[in-house]
This record gives sequence, structure tokens and C-alpha cells, in this order.
Amino acid sequence: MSKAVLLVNLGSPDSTSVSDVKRYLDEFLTDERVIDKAFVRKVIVPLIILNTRPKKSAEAYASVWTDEGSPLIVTSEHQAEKLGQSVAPKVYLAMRYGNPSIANVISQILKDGVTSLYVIPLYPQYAMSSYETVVVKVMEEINQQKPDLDVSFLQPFYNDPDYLDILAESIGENLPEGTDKLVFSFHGIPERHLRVSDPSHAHCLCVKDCCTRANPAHATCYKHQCLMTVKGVVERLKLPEDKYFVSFQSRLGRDPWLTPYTDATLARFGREGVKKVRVVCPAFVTDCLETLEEIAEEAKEIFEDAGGEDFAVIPCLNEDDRWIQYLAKQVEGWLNS
Ligand SMILES: C=CC1=C(C)c2cc3[nH]c(cc4nc(cc5[nH]c(cc1n2)c(C)c5CCC(=O)O)C(CCC(=O)O)=C4C)c(C)c3C=C
Ligand SMILES: [Fe+2]
Ligand SMILES: [Fe+2]
Repeated sequence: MSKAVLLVNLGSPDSTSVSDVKRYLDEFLTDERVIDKAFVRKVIVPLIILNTRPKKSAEAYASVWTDEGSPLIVTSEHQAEKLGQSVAPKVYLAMRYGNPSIANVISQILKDGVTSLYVIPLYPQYAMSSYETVVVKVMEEINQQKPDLDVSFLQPFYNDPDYLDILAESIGENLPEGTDKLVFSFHGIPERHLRVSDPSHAHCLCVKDCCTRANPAHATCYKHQCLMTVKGVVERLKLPEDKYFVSFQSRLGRDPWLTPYTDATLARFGREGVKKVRVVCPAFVTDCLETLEEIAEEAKEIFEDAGGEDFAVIPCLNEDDRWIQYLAKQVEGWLNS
């Protein structure tokens, strides 16, 4: 039996041209797990968003693009290469949107004679717009191309003690003396997605303090999982409550998204005299547009304009050896299962 590993990340446009960004956003924003309201997906996205956003997004991408390409893709390639050097099975890389596409990579995997596949969605927390859409897309392709392929998935690892050890260590190494606030900025999602993802439809956002009261719904509750990641890190770093804050970034559209918003939080901190801030983005394991542009450029400016003085973003785990070894350990666990 030939075994292989498939890493899957979100994906980027092929280039920073407005037409490539438009094609990428079209695929991304017509995914029903990202834009779940049919009217918005079928009318507002094609008629409004795809006519306005690509130019603005292309400019943002241009500010972080390197000679090698998109930071998200280049770093993901390095992660795959390094993991491939640490484990016996061949490691492949695909992107949920754009290239290398899941369809093409699975086709290549099958041509290479693979009969058993371990898929690692590169997201610590579960969201229908991240982890779930990867699982669904991979399964759709496998069902079309080779339904009898043996496939397993790494589960969201937001509360795995080994992952939390590595994340906390990496944050601790980037947290200078005298930091006033460590901001945990997670990619936001519409609040509604918490309700949609709750199989009981009776817990998330229905019960007071839903995210901190034990419930089976937490297996698919993005906010709960974000908060558990924070809890694991601050316990390890022994950070007192007044030294850290949790917020959500990257809101799109008019619906309410998870709050508090990162940009408003940083403006408030600046106004209130908070001088030294570090921001970490633990919804991502790879630096990308959302960390390198939205946080390192835009959020920094917002904080400094409001009176803040010392701002930096803490890098994602990227190619950190400890992170690659963590992934290798998961692969070993699969091989021995
Ligand atoms: C935790 C991972 C992510 C979740 C959950 C997520 C939800 C989500 N995203 C959008 C809309 C956009 N996101 C964009 C970029 C982007 N998003 C993630 C991850 C998650 N998104 C990453 C890693 C990136 C960066 C990609 C890169 O190439 O570096 C973008 C594109 C850029 C832009 O135009 O701003 C959009 C659009 C929605 C609507 C959503 C949940 C409903
Ligand atoms: Fe996103
Ligand atoms: Fe919850």
C-alpha cells in the first residue's frame, strides 16, 4: 500500500493582477460555506463585490507579494518540503482556492499510485469557511476520482497540549519585557456561522456564556476553539488577564461578525494610552495577506495614529522546526494507527 500526506491551505491568487485576484475571489466567495446566504452569493458577490473588491485586494496583495510569489503559498511550499524531509510518505500541497488546486493535486496523487492519504487542513480551529470546506472539497474530488481511496483527516488541533506548547513558546520568544498588551487576533466569521455550525441549533449564541459552558456543539464552534487556544497559551505564559485581549479581524460585508473587532480594539488601546502592543494571529499557521498587510501594515497604522508607540506582529509558526516536528508526529500517529 502506498501512503501519502496532503497539506491543504487556503490559497492565493496566481498573481497580483486585478483579473487573477477577481478569478480567485470568485471561487472563494461563491463557496457556500464562506458566503452561506444564497442571495448574497448569487447576486451581491457577482454584481457588487467582484466589481469593487478585486482592485483593492490586488493592491493589498502587491504590498506583500515577493519575487517567489504569494507569501502564503511560498511558506506553505516550504512547510511541505520540510515535512517531506521528516516523514517517510511523500508530502503534497494543495490550496482550497486557486492553485495548486485540490482537484489537480489529487489527480497527481492517484497517478503516483497512492492508496492511502492523510489530509492535514492547515487550520488549528474548526470553521465551516476553513476546515470544513477543505474536508468537503477533498471528499468531493475523491468521490469523483477514486471513491475507494483510503482517506483520513487531522482533526482541528486548537487544544492539543503539544501544539499549545509550541505556540506558547513561539509567542513567548517574541514578547518583549514591558509589553502592555498581547492581542490575539483571530480571523473573524459572521456570527451566524456559529449558529449554522451548531448541530443542536440550541447552544451557540442561544445560551448565556455559550463558549465557556461545556457542550458537544464545541466540536464545531470556531469561537469556543479560538478561546481555548488563548486559554492554553496564557496559562503556559502565565499572562495575567489585563495583559492580553482577544479580537477578530477581516470582517467582510454588513452582517455582524464576531466581536470585538481588531481594528477598533487597537484604536481604542491607542486612545487609552496603551503604548506597547504585540499581535499574534493563531487562526493561521502561515503568514499571509491577513497578517502581513492587514495587521503588520494597516493595524499598526491604526494603533499609531491613535497614540500607540510600539507595535509588532508575532510571526505565525511558518517553518519553525518545532511546528514541522509537530506535524511529523501527527503523520507518525496516522502511520501507526
Ligand atoms: C481561519 C481561517 C479563515 C477563515 C475562518 C476565513 C473566513 C472567511 N474569509 C472571508 C473572506 C476573505 N478572506 C480572505 C483572505 C484570507 N482568509 C484566510 C483564512 C480564513 N478565512 C486567509 C489565510 C487569507 C489570506 C489569503 C492569502 O492569499 O494570503 C480574503 C481575500 C483577501 C481580501 O480580499 O481581503 C477574503 C475576501 C470570509 C467571507 C470568511 C468567512 C465567512
Ligand atoms: Fe478569510
Ligand atoms: Fe460557542
